[in-house]
Amino acid sequence: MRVLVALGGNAMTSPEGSAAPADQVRAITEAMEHVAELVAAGHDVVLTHGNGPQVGNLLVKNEVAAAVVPPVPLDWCGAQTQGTIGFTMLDALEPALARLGVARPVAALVTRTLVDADDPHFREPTKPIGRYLPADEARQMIDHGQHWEDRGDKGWRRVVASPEPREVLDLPAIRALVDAGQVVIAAGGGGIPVVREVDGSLRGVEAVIDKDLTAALLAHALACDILIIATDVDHAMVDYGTPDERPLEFTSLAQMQAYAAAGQFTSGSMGPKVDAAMRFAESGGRSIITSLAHITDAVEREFGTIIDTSPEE
Ligand SMILES: Nc1ncnc2c1ncn2[C@@H]1O[C@H](COP(=O)(O)OP(=O)(O)O)[C@@H](O)[C@H]1O
Ligand SMILES: NC(=O)OP(=O)(O)O
Repeated sequence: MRVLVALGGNAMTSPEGSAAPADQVRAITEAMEHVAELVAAGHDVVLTHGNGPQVGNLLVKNEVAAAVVPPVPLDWCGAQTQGTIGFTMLDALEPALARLGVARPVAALVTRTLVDADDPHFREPTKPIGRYLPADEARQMIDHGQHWEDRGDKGWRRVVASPEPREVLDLPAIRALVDAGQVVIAAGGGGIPVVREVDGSLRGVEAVIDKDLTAALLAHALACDILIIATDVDHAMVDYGTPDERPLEFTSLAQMQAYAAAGQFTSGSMGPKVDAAMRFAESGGRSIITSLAHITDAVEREFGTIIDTSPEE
């Protein structure tokens, strides 16, 4: 089967959320063991990944060093995260495949995603990036013109524009590599956001696209059988965080839409994952939300929160 796996931040930072290089390498190395198992089971795998912590940290470095070296825009920071995360994944996935006796080349592609220049999300930042700060420090940043949002127990987090992904522009290259049997890492951080000018040229724009939404678009464009949204919980849950919480297993698209409409899935965490999963299911595929450790079980043994259009719909 052709499977697109979208790796969340939990697959790339320490359990405490540290994005220190050693913590990222450790988390990615473990994640790639699970991805290698899926490839070894005989599936064609396309990987995409988030970049929220990393792109936020790069932005801060730019701002702090602005008096010394010229700062670069947010889309450049996004491109840089595709480079470093892609390179770290390559270094970890190749030996993991070799240990399982799988001879499959791996490629990481710099990927651009088209967005609309007049997307209303440019006016209303919603995408949390970078580190968490206590409320008083976040308020100082707000006084400097930044947008920050209360994210609950962990503190406040900076938010930036997050337009809707419209088209993965490097799709032909991704498709050619997948068709040739390569494991492809693409559209990291949702892809580098670009808009098309009236003369047809492309221009990067300062935003961070939601990687789960791009994953749904890419999975459809590549005619994937399954989209797996890999995170740190085995299932999406209803009544999450209450004594009545319960895991969702096989769930019809209509039922999932009803749960989402009832506000069961928190924005900024499970909300966009369910949204992306429903979009891919709407386009005719099967979506599975589960933990990284269970991605092979998800495909081979139908584990996780599985959403597709059931025959009666
Ligand atoms: N309804 C829900 N069911 C399961 N987990 C939920 C739900 N609502 C919020 N969560 C939280 O969402 C988290 C996963 O989202 P997030 O941390 O953004 O993932 P990632 O970094 O892997 O993309 C889980 O660890 C859980 O705490
Ligand atoms: N770009 C993006 O969605 O990153 P995270 O998954 O890390 O938030």
